Amino acid sequence: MDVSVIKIGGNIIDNPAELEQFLTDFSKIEGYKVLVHGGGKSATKMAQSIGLVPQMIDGRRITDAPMLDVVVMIYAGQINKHIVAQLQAKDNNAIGFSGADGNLIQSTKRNHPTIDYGFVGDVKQVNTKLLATLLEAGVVPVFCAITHDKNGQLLNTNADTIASELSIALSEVFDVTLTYCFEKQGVLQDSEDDSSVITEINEALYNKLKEEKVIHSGMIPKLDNCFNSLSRGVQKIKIGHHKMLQNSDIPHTTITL
Ligand SMILES: Nc1ncnc2c1ncn2[C@@H]1O[C@H](COP(=O)(O)OP(=O)(O)O)[C@@H](O)[C@H]1O
Ligand SMILES: CC(=O)N[C@@H](CCC(=O)OP(=O)(O)O)C(=O)O
Repeated sequence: MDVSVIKIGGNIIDNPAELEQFLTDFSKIEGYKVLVHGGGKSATKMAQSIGLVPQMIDGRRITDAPMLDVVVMIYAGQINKHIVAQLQAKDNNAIGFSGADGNLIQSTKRNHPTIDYGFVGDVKQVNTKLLATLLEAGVVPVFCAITHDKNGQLLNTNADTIASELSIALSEVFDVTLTYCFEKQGVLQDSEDDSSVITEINEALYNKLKEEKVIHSGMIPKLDNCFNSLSRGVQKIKIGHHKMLQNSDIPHTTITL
């Protein structure tokens, strides 16, 4: 059985028209599917509006106690519930989850020798059995970027990594295609030129393009997650604009080992 795991990031979520378009395309995907959403942009805006100073290191948000409250409210509350309601309006039986719900994603607080990331979690374990049962029951699970440590602590976890870890876990049971959707057409030779899509990237090309600074910022952790997922069993990974979900002729990037 095939499963589609789709991740959307903050730039789509922050644009109501784009989000609506994405959800229309997503709702038409047939078969088992899982949606993972970020929302970093909205969390940053909300944090700033109440006087917090957002800080990111290596694509991870430094998350002290007040920031954890903000991300739980924004990711597990505002964004997750709006997406679930919009999918219900499109006749997809969506249920929203954090990793604490049903113990679906357990993580451990990041322990870095020099940087205190605060309440940031690295995924330890996915409750694959419950997730498979939900899919088999016709549920469309919608995950936000919040996990827990099974000792009562919620933890903020990068949404690309959640998509990757869920895909790795599901690939033990299903054939998984993981798709990272964002505002561009794919990994680009020139990040400002949507017609410069690189249609296939393997690890050697990735390292070369990273060195040449063609690939930078948020694309680096995204591709690191992709290679990790492929080497741990995920069958297929694509990066591109959500239009490709309904039209496979739209150029996009396929990741290979
Ligand atoms: N070669 C590249 N092609 C496309 N995007 C790139 C490239 N290099 C860096 N990027 C950046 O990566 C970003 C996507 O990663 P990220 O910020 O994690 O977005 P999201 O969370 O929305 O998926 C793009 O907005 C773009 O600015
Ligand atoms: C620990 C950590 O960095 N968590 C991320 C989770 C949200 C996310 O990944 O959102 P995008 O996909 O929109 O970037 C954050 O708070 O920004």
